[in-house]
Amino acid sequence: MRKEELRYLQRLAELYPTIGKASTEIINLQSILNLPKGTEHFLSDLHGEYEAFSHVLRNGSGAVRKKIDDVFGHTLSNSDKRALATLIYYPKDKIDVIKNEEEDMENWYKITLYRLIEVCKTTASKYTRSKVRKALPADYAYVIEELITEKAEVLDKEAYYDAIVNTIIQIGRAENFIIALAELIQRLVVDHLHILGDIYDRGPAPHFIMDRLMEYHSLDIQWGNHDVVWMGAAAGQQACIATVLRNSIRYGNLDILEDGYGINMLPLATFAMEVYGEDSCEIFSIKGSSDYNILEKELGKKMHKAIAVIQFKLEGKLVRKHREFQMEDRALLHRIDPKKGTIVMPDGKEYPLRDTKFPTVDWNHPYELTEGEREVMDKLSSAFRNCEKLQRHILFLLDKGGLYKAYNGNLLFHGSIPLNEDGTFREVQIYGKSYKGKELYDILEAYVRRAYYAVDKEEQKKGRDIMWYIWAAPNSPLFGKSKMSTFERYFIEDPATHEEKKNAYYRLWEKEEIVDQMLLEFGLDPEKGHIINGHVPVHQSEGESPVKCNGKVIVIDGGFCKAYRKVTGIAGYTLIYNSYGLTLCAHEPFTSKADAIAKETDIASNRVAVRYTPRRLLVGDTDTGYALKERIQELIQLLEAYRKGIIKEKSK
Ligand SMILES: O=P(O)(O)OC[C@H]1O[C@](O)(COP(=O)(O)O)[C@@H](O)[C@@H]1O
Ligand SMILES: [Mn+2]
Repeated sequence: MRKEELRYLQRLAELYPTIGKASTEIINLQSILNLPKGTEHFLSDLHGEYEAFSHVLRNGSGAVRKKIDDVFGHTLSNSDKRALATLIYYPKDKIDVIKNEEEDMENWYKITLYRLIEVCKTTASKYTRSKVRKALPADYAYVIEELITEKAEVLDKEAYYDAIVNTIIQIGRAENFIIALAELIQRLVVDHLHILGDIYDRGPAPHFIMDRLMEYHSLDIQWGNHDVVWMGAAAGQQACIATVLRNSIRYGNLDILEDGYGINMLPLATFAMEVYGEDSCEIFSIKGSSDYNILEKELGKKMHKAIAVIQFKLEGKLVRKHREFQMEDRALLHRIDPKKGTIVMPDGKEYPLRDTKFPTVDWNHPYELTEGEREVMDKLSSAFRNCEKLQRHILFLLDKGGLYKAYNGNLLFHGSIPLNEDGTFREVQIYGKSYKGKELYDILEAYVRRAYYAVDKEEQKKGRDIMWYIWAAPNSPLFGKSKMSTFERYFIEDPATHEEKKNAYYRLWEKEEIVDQMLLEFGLDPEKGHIINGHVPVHQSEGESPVKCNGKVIVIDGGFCKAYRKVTGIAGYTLIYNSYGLTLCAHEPFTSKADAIAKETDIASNRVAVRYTPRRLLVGDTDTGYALKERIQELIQLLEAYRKGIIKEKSK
């Protein structure tokens, strides 16, 4: 035996000091390998839609309802099943409704507790006792374990359960207990959650999504371009801050910053009034502002224009500071002819501008901020960097997230892998060195982390600037389009200038040899693996399918984002990967939580694609399973070492 091996076994022997302990562990691990694989749940492009997100999380994309069907089959009516499902999703709110309607609450508690216990038993049966135990709410851990474990020795099981249930009701704990059981079912139905990015922007409550994710039992996050621009803002990168603000103002979502994160908008509002007071700022209207009063609308437009101009200045400066970003075409202000009111675009074509008033632009130095603009940005930078709640959310993204994830044989990322037209990986220059494929992903992620953790100030700055690059660069795997035509969409009428051409990935994803090569690049088996991504809304209403390459690539951006529903025609795709295989669900729009509770409406979900595995998948087939098998091998070696007398047992 090699020295290192012996040293390793000696360390293992500290954990399993006897033949008995090592053997028990082998048996335990072996039995876990034979349990069914836990359910993975994939969501993407949530875009601040907290209510819809929260509902899909509660119903496990239909997994809760499926369990109810499995347990009760034809023995419960459809309406009873619906009522039970609603109770599991929203236990507290639903009980409040029932209390007003039901005459015999005691009877309702009894029936409901039995039903919930049955659903709980089935959901828990696929996990080890110890895993279930960890999921149990502390107050009721012991009783729930009693109720959901089959008792072979108890002769009159019914009487035994009856006694427990009656006591729960008599001591006035039924309501609490129902809530605990419902939450336990929600938790057990999904073992692990994947969020494929774009939690932030457009919708009203990304901060609530973040709070909810922070309490979720097991998850990973693949950052989306919209998340990275918020991360950049939180690190104080000013072009990112301006972008985050512009997006929030454009969608009438300043409350997220003001109330959600406590970031003061007064400096920007005052500045906008001072500079654009007389300007109608027509092209800077606010989406969804129908419930704004006239003053709010006017102020909103002025703030929108003020921050947009600041953004274009900061971006122009940034791309000139980093020529290697190769984004000179995003520096546009110097191309404006203020006298003619036109702009000559990088392709040489001249266009009239839809707004020609630029009171803060010095045409000799068009990218310099005025003193007023600088003051606003300095205050905002400090507000973003010192916002404790935002920093907490971003640290959580850093902790649970990354740019990609290889998980149980599948490759998960938000956007794309930059490819050349011939399908080879595109070489991309990052701060003077060339990277492609997985290495490109790795170096970009390393720079993001440096923005937060590097001690070297230069590296920190590079990290901050790279976040803006990840947000908007054509060669960024998270953006992956020829340009972000924000300026053009505000200022130029001609829609041809608005076009953002998607990179070759989005055409070549139908080609099996290219998809295989991408999976291999990330160390995955092309025979078994899938690529799962979000970012580009699937135009289902135009007949586009979320499933590419015969099911090897699955795109799950389907329109949680309300603003994009016109093109998607649905309200989001989600994916479930359980022991039977992969199921892709398309969801109908979610009206509201109030409706879901009062009318017991669920999000109607259609299974649009299913890929069954030839046999039921076990923990042994997963990444955890491989790790457990390795552990078992090591423990077997330890046993041998004990038996050969190479390592001494320690009985105490
Ligand atoms: O429609 P909006 O919110 O103004 O945003 C349009 C911009 O958003 C983007 O689509 C990026 O956002 P997504 O990552 O959600 O696609 C850009 O390509 C485009 O310029
Ligand atoms: Mn995106």
